[in-house]
Amino acid sequence: MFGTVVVGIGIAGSVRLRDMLNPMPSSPSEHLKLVGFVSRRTLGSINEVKQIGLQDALGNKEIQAAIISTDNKSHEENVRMFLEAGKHVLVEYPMALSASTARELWELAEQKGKILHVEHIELLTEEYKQLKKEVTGKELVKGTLHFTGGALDEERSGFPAFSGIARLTWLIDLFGDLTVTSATREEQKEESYSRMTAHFQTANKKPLTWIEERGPGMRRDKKISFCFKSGCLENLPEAPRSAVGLFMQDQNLFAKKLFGQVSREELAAEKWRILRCLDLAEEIRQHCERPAEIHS
Ligand SMILES: NC(=O)C1=CN([C@@H]2O[C@H](COP(=O)(O)OP(=O)(O)OC[C@H]3O[C@@H](n4cnc5c(N)ncnc54)[C@H](OP(=O)(O)O)[C@@H]3O)[C@@H](O)[C@H]2O)C=CC1
Ligand SMILES: C=CC1=C(C)/C(=C/c2[nH]c(/C=C3N=C(/C=C4\NC(=O)C(C)=C4C=C)C(C)=C\3CCC(=O)O)c(CCC(=O)O)c2C)NC1=O
Repeated sequence: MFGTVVVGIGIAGSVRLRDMLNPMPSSPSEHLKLVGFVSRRTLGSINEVKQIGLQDALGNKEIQAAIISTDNKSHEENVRMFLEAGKHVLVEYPMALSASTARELWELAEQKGKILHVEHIELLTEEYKQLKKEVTGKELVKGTLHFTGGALDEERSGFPAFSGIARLTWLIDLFGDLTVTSATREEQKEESYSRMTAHFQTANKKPLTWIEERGPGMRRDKKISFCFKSGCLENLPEAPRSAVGLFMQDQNLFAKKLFGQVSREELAAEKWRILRCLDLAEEIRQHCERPAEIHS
């Protein structure tokens, strides 16, 4: 049994609590035991699960693993504290708000001999699995992924290339390693509107564009236009939702890692993908923060 604590009770943290209380029968998650939750607010008990102080959770020998579901800005501090305390960690994406911090935390986990697992539910949706099947084996000519969503507080969520890491993860997982060719960002602070555009090249020098656009009342949506030698894909495939929730699937993966049931190769490939995406996010930020080039 791995005693587990959930840290940060927002949308994701609440789902984590629910899933921890109802593990999938005969899955490795059955061997996780919810000991309590940590919140910066005073919430008391939720469904008979008790709130624990942060220091008590860090010092509690009964707790071997922490699920960090706080706002992005607080990931770094929480991941570090729980790893330092000798606990395994599951953190919601993005694992950190800079590439150097992510590397540092990964090294800390290795030094401590603990699992550091980063949730990436965007890879677990049925529509994504279908999309991957449709893209596999096709030769890309050019492509665009355009995400829209409600306004975000950048102070808590970080730069859009980080808060939107799920989109970048899709592109890397679908098309392999990318290089950033340019990136710009338009912001209307008073209107809480932000639009970031990043241009990439694939290993075969094919262009890919990622647009991350957010503003008040904008619908959460993703539009794709992927053109291949064999034709264009203009819509995300439709797929029925899986019977197993996305966070539950992720929790099963974490539990498998705790039991040493995930191969070294898989672990290494995941680590590469996660750190590579954060490196690219960092590069995108640098491009966006560069003063506009003046063309004569
Ligand atoms: N929502 C989703 O579908 C997904 C979320 N994620 C990731 O999960 C993490 C958390 O996201 P999400 O749960 O959506 O964010 P929320 O904004 O719902 O929650 C973030 C944190 O804010 C605090 N909080 C929540 N509600 C309130 C409130 N009413 N008043 C004051 N503070 C509050 C909680 O911390 P505390 O309890 O300490 O106060 C909570 O952990 C992020 O890193 C995100 O990227 C990843 C994939 C999917
Ligand atoms: C309804 C309001 C709603 C909110 C506030 C919301 C928040 C939210 N959804 C996210 C991702 C995600 N959220 C979902 C799915 C869901 N997440 C949900 O809260 C629900 C109800 C679903 C529905 C199935 C998925 C699959 C991702 C991964 C990224 C993606 O593919 O969009 C993230 C992580 C950052 C990001 O990738 O943008 C946040 C903060 N999602 C929402 O749908």
